[in-house]
Amino acid sequence: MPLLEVIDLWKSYPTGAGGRLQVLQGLELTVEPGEVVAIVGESGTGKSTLLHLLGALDRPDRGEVRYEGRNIFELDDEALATFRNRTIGFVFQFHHLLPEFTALENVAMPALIQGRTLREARPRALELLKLLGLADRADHRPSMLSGGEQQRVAVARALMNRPAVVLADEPTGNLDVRTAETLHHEILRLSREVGQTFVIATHNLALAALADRVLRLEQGRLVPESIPS
Ligand SMILES: Nc1ncnc2c1ncn2[C@@H]1O[C@H](COP(=O)(O)OP(=O)(O)OP(=O)(O)O)[C@@H](O)[C@H]1O
Repeated sequence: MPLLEVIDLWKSYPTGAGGRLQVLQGLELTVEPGEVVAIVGESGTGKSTLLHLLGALDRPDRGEVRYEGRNIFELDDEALATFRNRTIGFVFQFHHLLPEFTALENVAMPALIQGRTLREARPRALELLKLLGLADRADHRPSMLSGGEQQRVAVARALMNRPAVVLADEPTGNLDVRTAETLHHEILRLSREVGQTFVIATHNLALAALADRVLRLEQGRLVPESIPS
């Protein structure tokens, strides 16, 4: 069974003029466990909209998003919040780290939200910081970290609860080329080492080229794309 299956997904937004902007139009997608799927497409085609729906941060006009066969939009709000915290890891362009907490506490946050103590969460959070080359930054607050380090903390945080899938929206968009490249390879290494599934929306063709599969969002649907390497 695929890990993730999107069936006939439609999403529109109201426009100022009283009409509706049709963004996703019968979109279909299947993602197998351990796959890294990159989604490219021009600005405004709906990549963020799609990731929000895949992460149950928003609801579609119609259609299904199934994780291991279960349509998440059939869950009530409480079950959906639990599902989101357990099953999905999010990485956004601007990492949204909490400034008053250390790197370690930020990484541990998804476990703390689930009711675990920092003491319980600490070993896993440290292991993830180590995996991302940040073991010696555990006690630093975000303001004491570089942009690339902050983004790596955000990746570590996304992995904290061993999510079934990490949804990354332009994860290296705010980084310089070299830092971005390092992070691209780290994401790929993680996917290989721990079999982590990623769905990554990006304009960065170097990142997309590393994915197992590249899809282009065009006129509300996904079409296969080949990126010259
Ligand atoms: N909450 C909203 N209300 C109204 N329109 C919206 C809303 N969110 C997004 N849109 C519109 O929907 C379209 C798709 O937006 P989206 O952010 O998903 O595109 P994107 O492909 O991620 O773009 P980018 O590559 O620039 O980040 C855009 O035209 C945007 O203006």
